[in-house]
Amino acid sequence: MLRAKCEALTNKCLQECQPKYEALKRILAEETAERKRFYNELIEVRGNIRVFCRCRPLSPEETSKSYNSVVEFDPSKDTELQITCTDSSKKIYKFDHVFSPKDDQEAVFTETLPIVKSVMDGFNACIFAYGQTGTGKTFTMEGTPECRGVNYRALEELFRIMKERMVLMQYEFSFSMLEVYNEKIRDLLADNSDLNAKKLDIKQSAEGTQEVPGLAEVQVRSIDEVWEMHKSGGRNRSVGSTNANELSSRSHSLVRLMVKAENLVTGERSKSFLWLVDLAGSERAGKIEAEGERLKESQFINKSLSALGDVISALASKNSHIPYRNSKLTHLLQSSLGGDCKTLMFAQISPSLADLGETLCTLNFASRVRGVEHGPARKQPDPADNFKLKQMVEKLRQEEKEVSKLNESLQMMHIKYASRENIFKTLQEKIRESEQACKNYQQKIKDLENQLAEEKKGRTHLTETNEISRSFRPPCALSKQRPPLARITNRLPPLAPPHRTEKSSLKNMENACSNINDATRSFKTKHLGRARRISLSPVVCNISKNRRASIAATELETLATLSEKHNMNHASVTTKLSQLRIPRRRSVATFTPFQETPKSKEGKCINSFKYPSTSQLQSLWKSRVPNLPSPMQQNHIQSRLTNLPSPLQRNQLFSSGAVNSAQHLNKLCYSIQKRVMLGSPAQGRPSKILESRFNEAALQAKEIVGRFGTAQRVLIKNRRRSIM
Ligand SMILES: Nc1ncnc2c1ncn2[C@@H]1O[C@H](COP(=O)(O)OP(=O)(O)OP(=O)(O)O)[C@@H](O)[C@H]1O
Repeated sequence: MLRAKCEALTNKCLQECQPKYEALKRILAEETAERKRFYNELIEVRGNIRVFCRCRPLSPEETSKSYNSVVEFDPSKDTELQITCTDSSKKIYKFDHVFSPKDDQEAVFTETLPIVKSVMDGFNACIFAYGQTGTGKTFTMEGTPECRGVNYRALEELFRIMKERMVLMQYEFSFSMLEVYNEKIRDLLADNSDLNAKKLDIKQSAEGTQEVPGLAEVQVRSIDEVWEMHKSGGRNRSVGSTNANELSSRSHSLVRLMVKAENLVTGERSKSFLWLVDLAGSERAGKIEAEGERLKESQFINKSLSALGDVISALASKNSHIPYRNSKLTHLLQSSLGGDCKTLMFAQISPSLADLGETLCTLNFASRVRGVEHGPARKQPDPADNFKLKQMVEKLRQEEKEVSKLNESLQMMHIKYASRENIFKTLQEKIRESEQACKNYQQKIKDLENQLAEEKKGRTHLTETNEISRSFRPPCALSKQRPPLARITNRLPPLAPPHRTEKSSLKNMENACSNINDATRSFKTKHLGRARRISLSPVVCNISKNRRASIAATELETLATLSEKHNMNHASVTTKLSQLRIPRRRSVATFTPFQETPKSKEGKCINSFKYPSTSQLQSLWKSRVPNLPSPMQQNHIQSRLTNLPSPLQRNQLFSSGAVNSAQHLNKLCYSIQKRVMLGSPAQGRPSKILESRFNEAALQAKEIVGRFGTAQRVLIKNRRRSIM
């Protein structure tokens, strides 16, 4: 019962705590990530060479000899140590971290972990231990089965991270192990590796890294697998017994782990290396009493360590030339010491007073290394991706070229556009000037028109004083009643609708009208194809029956003019009239009614105009046909015409009625004009007497009309042609 209650309570607690646990886990992950980010930033700020100092404890032998420790540590300051020299002076050394003899392997690795992790993020990393022989370099890097060193822990951590990130990332590890013994590179993983194994050399790869062609690279999938290989390689390492160390490392041991990573989400790939280097111990040959082979080994070891010191000095001094190739060790670590990887150095020291000199040497060297600055570490993309990147770069360059070309063409377009805009503005300016000039001309025309109107008014006043001119109205004056020559048409108008007739007495006239229409059609058929300048008349239209009477009267007016000129009396005129057939009534087609058409008192046209009797016609003739001007009058007219400045003013003169003879002349012209419009009559030619008289009058008119311009002359010519 109690147990059941306990289980229920436990389950309840678990259920309650589970969400909190998950939340805390999430927070922890976030905090860890944040810490990692800050730590990496810190490393980059400090520079990517970090120096840790580790002091081993006094060995049992040293304790037995009562050697005192010359190294002092301040627990509150994990970056400083103090050395008590033989003269009791103290020297303080500062490093990124200082590990006292009390610090165990785990504490050391905890500080090393971020650099190890950075390998999984695509950075190259190099961790190496430097120090006098027997100071614990191998202990720090490899450790013992009970106290694993950095190598094991680092490899273990990498596999752990691989498992942790396997959802997002795919990793591939390749393990290599080599040593530099007496300036020779030996593959510790190679079969039958011995001193007579094939010679390996260092080559620079296309990516600028140092490669050892022929070096065994074994793909590993677990920490056990890789550690077995590590142990196997360690067994092949050259070790020997010295006075300082029973199992002294006589070579520089280098473990390399290649990490290939691929982001499964983004596809981003990287290839990075982790170097774990256990250097051979620096030693003084005299102290270790080396002889023979050990002495030779010591010389090579010291030479390579001296080369390492030179490289560090050059890097610290920022020399242009760094002597990496002075030894195999520095050549192999070239990219780790001065390149773009993260480097961590363990400066191993002994606390014993007996090793004070070497300790000071190591600390001084470590301090120089710490002062080395090189650029920030860079992620190492997979070389396979480099090709793609190069292609992308090439493509980008091509696109940049195209963009620059497009920019150039765009600039050209801008320039063209600007020039055309200037042209457009210039044209607009010209248009504005033209418009202004046009306005000025229009204003001038208006002024001239006003001036002409004033002149016309003055002349009208003169006309009113002239009784003769008042009694005569020219039938076809070249005035405003008639349009300018430009409006004269050589086209006949469309046929007018048939006139409405009401009175039977006009039936003959209707017949004549229909005949006129027929004649008009025939005329159009015959002559419309040819453009002829034949009329000075106003806009032509169908003639009314009243107009026909007017036309007949006009013919008779001509006769009356002749009769008056030749002193014919009314009786003889009547006789002549009886002989005279109204010519071309059939042909009379389309004339605008005369202004002189008889009008009613109200000013309306007398549409119901009856065909006038002879007496009415005679009175009409008298009223409308003036006497021809005397020779003196003609001379006067000619002199006035000659003095007039322009044809327009001449026309104004005629149209104003100021010149009676000109009115008469216009009348005559109009008669001629009618003839021209009607064409050559096939019948109804006047008698020979009338014809000759008419010719005479026409010739007289020609003399005066000739001054009026080409159109009038053409009319005269046509008239002559029609009469002949
Ligand atoms: N921090 C430590 N704690 C306990 N024992 C240590 C520590 N450092 C070194 N030792 C011991 O000191 C001895 C010498 O260590 P180690 O062989 O690692 O020195 P070394 O620097 O590698 O010498 P060599 O250069 O000759 O190889 C070992 O027996 C090791 O167990």
